Amino acid sequence: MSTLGNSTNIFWHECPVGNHERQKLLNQKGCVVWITGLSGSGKSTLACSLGRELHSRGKLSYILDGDNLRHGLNKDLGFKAEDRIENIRRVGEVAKLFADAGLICVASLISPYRKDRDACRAMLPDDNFIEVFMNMPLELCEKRDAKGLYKLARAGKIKGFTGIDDPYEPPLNCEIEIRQKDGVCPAPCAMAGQVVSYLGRERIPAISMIYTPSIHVL
Ligand SMILES: Nc1ncnc2c1ncn2[C@@H]1O[C@H](COP(=O)(O)OS(=O)(=O)O)[C@@H](OP(=O)(O)O)[C@H]1O
Ligand SMILES: Nc1ncnc2c1ncn2[C@@H]1O[C@H](COP(=O)(O)OP(=O)(O)O)[C@@H](O)[C@H]1O
Repeated sequence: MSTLGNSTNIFWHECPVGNHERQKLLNQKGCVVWITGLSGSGKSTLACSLGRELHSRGKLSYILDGDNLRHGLNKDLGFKAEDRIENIRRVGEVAKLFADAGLICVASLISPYRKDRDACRAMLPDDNFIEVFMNMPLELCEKRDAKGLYKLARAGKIKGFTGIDDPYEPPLNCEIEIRQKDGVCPAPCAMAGQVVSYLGRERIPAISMIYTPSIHVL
């Protein structure tokens, strides 16, 4: 019997088909690839490119995009600190379920606070949480301003915008960092390649592939 959280008198039910059996069925090991970074840093672009690359290699993945989830699961949440904390907590829990189901779950959210990302990491067994930091300068994100939100934030029309008047805490120990080289941002397929390469190198039973920069199925 558990008395964790607000519910009492609740019981955990074991299911007859376990995580290992699902992994065997799918021929992959579930994990969470957590992409964090400023608005406009390329999180969604990487998530989509990575999803496509994994799919082409016969690996089942699913993207949890912050913007998209705020249209449904998290539509009751705004951007004040407590709402962001709850946003990350919920997505962390959902990502954990996807990983348990055997999928490579790609979560792309600003997730500005280190403590919340670390809490999501702590929900999963060791090595199953791969944090990817989109380390792009604010100036680049602001220059891109794909949604025009930085302009509104600078004009004071959006309050509490990450990087402008709300904090972003960069990871201290992320597994993967994506940054500019010689002032140039890697192309989306190269960013995805960096992640796939890591997955292939560090999690050979999970992904069983070595990255080659092409779209062929291994
Ligand atoms: N105040 C403020 N600060 C930051 N971002 C804002 C804000 N208001 C709206 N938006 C838009 O919401 C998207 C971020 O949602 P997330 O769920 O990823 O944010 S968070 O992780 O809870 O901080 C973010 O999407 P991305 O640009 O894809 O990051 C913005 O489009
Ligand atoms: N590697 C890249 N090279 C060039 N442009 C990019 C790259 N990644 C993202 N972009 C562009 O930057 C803008 C913001 O990218 P997006 O993926 O929406 O960022 P985020 O999800 O972090 O807000 C988009 O217009 C996108 O096309």
